[in-house]
Amino acid sequence: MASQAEAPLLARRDDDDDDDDNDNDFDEAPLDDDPNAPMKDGKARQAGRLSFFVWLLTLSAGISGLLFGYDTGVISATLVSIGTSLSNRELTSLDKSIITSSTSLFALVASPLSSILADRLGRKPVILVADILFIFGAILQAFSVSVPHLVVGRSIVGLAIGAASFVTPLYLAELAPAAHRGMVVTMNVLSITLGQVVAYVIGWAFAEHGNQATGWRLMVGLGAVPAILQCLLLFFMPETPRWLVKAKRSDEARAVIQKTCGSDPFAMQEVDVIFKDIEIEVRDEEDSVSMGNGDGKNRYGWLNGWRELLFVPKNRRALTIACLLQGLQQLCGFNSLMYFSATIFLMLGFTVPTLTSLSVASTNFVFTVVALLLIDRIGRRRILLYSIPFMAVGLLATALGFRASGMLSIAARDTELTQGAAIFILVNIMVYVAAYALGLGNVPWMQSELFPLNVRSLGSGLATATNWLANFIVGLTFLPLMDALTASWTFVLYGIVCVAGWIAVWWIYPETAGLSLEEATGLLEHGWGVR
Ligand SMILES: O[C@H]1[C@H](O)[C@@H](O)[C@H](O)[C@@H](O)[C@H]1O
Repeated sequence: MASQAEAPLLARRDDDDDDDDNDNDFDEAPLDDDPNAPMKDGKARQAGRLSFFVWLLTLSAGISGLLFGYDTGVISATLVSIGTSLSNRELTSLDKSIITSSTSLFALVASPLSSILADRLGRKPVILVADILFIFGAILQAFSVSVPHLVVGRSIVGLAIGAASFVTPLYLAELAPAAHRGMVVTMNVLSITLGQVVAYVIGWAFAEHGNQATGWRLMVGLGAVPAILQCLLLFFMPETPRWLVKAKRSDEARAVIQKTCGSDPFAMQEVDVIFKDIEIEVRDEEDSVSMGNGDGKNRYGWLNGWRELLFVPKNRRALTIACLLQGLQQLCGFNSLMYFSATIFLMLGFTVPTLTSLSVASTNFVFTVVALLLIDRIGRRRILLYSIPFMAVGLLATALGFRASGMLSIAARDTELTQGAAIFILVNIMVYVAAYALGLGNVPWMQSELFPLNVRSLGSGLATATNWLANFIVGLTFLPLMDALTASWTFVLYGIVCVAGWIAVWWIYPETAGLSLEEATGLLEHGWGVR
């Protein structure tokens, strides 16, 4: 069923009925200039300026991103500052691995669980639960007396990160006007990267000037402050209109849509259209659930979501794409730089490695700002197809740099590298990071726009879990790979992942920029939707 506003778009989609029709055309004209581009239809909607209300919501919700970034970034400085202040001994490599990986492991557990909560209670309560966990985890870490105690604190923060990383992009995507959705979701990624920069700066400042024994406690404890602030802001943040309609609170939903559209007279006309689109989608969902339940008294009603996600072809396609992008975001190896760049730069002979690794975090931040400005104009698919090749080139050149200089592994730390080789490697790492930040760093977080409302939460939860599983694998295997394969082959391996990922994106990821959520999910109805 389609609203009038959707009709032309759906009609055009029906022409593209063939499941295997992969008429991939990478040389498409820019979305802005192409009269037939799908964006055009959605662009007519809410194309005005972003309302002040949406800005405020984006900043308030973005605090979750800040916490995600801060808590993942702060660990690298924490590990080098703890010294003997826990359990009265130096940390072993095993301690370090467990402390680091416990966070991603628990984030992996939390994301699918919080998707169930987000459907039952709403998106906002999940943000609240995440904040409480962030506060509790920060306090536990700051007062740790032993390694296991710190691991418990890191695990609780992991639960918080898992919940926040799933719910914030979902919350923002469901509130943002279609024409600006990419930018709004990327603002959250910008907060993550800012959190990482702040963590690195604080880590470096404490390492250089702070009190070793207590400094790290302050660093991890600081994470509680933004979480407390967000708890207060939550009083003023609304629930998303999509969830409200589903919960039969239509008046509230309409009021929220009105606020997000702003006072622009053109946007005001859109309120009804948006509201009706959401209503239609919710009604369709209820119809399909009651058909699936027969008499509606199915004891295994909770299985419906899984059945819908895995057996309805368009949902299965959405899940495949979302998991592919999230897996690729991590398996391309970016976070091995985030977690271990100080180790790599030490190996390259840089005198202040923590400062050099700050350059990784800052490049990531700066190019996320660029992505923010480009994403809704260029489109998600296109920005990935343009940026991933630069990642591969950066990685392969880094590998060559290691090879040519004879620097084979971390154990070879004493090998004298020429300054030229070290700089060559640093520059290529920067190229890789910049290209990552432009595309893969943010596009996978637009995952919720691929799923229809009935499976949006579950699908996004599973895709987020894929992200954390891959993050866990990369964090755990990077150092052993450097030793087993040599530094250059490790980077070649990440380069191969990028090339394979580029092919997969070209093959199955359609453009969703500018489409309303209801339109975007319709793209996968009859195949991969790639034009
Ligand atoms: O989108 C974010 C961002 O790119 C971060 O810098 C990275 O550390 C995260 O793993 C990723 O999910």
